[in-house]
Amino acid sequence: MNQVMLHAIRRHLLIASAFGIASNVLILAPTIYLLQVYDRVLPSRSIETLAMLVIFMGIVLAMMLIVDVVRSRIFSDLARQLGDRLDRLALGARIDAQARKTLIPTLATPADIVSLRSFFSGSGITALLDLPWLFVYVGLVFVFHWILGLIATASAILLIGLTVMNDRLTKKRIHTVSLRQRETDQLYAQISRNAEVVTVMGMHETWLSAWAERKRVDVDAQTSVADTSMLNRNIGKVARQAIQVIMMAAGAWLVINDYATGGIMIATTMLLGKALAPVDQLLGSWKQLTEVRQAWSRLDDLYRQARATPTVELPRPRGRISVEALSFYSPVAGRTQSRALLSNIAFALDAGQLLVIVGASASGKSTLLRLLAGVWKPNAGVVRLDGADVSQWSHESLGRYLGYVPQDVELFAGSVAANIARNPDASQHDSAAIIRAAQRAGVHDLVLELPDGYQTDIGESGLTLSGGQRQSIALARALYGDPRLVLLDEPNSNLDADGERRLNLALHRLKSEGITAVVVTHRQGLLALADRVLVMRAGRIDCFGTREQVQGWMQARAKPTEAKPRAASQEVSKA
Ligand SMILES: Nc1ncnc2c1ncn2[C@@H]1O[C@H](COP(=O)(O)OP(=O)(O)OP(=O)(O)O)[C@@H](O)[C@H]1O
Repeated sequence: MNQVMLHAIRRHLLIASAFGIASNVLILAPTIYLLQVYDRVLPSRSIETLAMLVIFMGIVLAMMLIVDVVRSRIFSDLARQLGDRLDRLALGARIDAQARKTLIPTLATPADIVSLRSFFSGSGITALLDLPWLFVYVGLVFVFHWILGLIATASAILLIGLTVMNDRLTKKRIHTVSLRQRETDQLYAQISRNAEVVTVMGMHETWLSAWAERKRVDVDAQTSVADTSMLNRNIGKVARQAIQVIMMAAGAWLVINDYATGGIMIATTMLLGKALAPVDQLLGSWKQLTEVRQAWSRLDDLYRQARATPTVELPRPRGRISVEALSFYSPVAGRTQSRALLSNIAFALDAGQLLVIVGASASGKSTLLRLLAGVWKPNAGVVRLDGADVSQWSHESLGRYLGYVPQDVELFAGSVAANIARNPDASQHDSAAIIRAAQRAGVHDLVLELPDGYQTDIGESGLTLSGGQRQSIALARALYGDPRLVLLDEPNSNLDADGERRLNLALHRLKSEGITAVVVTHRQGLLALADRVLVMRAGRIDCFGTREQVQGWMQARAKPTEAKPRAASQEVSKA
């Protein structure tokens, strides 16, 4: 087991282990009781001793109940606490990975947390912690008679061997099955997401067949692993019965030859039964245990990363941007195999300036915006906000000063107000701030026209809104609070002429409020507002400067006889 999470739960484990000692000592009482009844009460016919023993057992059983209840409460408390923490970490890591658009097949999922929770709140954990007691019980059998001790040792080795063999046979396959299961779940989500296209273009049957085939292969693989586990479990069950038979026979032989009493014969058989119970139980739930071990290792990685998260609090920025020698490689493949999506990008913006980025499709405009937002980390170079590398900010604090409208706008299910306020909890909404953001974005009237105004429920991902309405609300969300830097990726792609006018006004307002803005666009209309224009070409800056400089350069390029203008980097130094 890895160390980080184990360290976090050590207090619970220590207390539970102390109760485990009590439980395992108390569980010896029925054996002692049996021994006494057989070897003392029956030969002496003493009802008094029997009564004493029954009272003793009554007290012990009551204590056993208390100890076992407390022990399982400790574990259920541990399952709750650990689960709560991991739920947050897992969603946080998923958000990070999705935002960076990187595929991490080994990332922990909610299913991992469910399996860890059910392990800690079920009987698996107690069986695991009781396992070392096997050696104590086998040692006790030796105290009664060495022959019985040897049989007990051989039995323990046999069952543990069976467990190890089961692990060897199934571990890899369980891992593969669980990875495939994740991919199948992703396919399911992908088909659901594309429901409209699938329906309209008649791809129903194609995807249903692809899905059914995948599912069939998954189920076959799962069944095969389950069959192997079940076979081993059944062998284990029969082996345990056979061990009891052999133990009893050996005990009887010892009794016949006067080497032991009848009490010893039954007590040792009972003791061995208890000693092997956890092994039997673990063998029976080995598939679950393997899944828990794999979930544990993924969750432990989350724990480790969470401890490394930076928490530096920087003062409110003014919005000055400087980008220095920025290069970025595809986040999917490793740097060595992948091409550069951005190369040697450098420019600077003063606080309150408006930069418009233009360029052909796939030239790297959105990629640059993501690097400015700090979602993707550059492979070389740095993006500075007021002189500080954006990666020095935690997303939590940077987010307070950052507004972002992505190219594909996604809204949350809930009210317009909740979306603008960036918070699903209505009790924390500041109406004045929500209206201020909507007014800043010029969408206040548009929201009032919706059926329930700011309280309109926009449905799953804002599906009840038009593309233009979604973009308008996303703009208001970006301008909520106290943004110092606003990044807009084609915020006008779905807007009509009115919408575009509103956007122009909003950008004017940002300039007058001294808020820095970077806008990616394919439309020329926004250029009129730009303090700086950046033209991207194949991941590089083709040209950067004031609107007039860039327009002059464009015109010059259109006339091949004229002298070639200054390179972008020279413009940067001027800017
Ligand atoms: N998550 C990703 N992983 C790998 N490559 C990516 C990823 N996202 C984008 N790219 C690649 O980066 C390059 C630049 O894409 P980007 O989205 O930045 O272009 P763009 O200029 O914004 O294009 P458009 O105007 O069409 O939106 C493209 O070649 C694209 O294939």
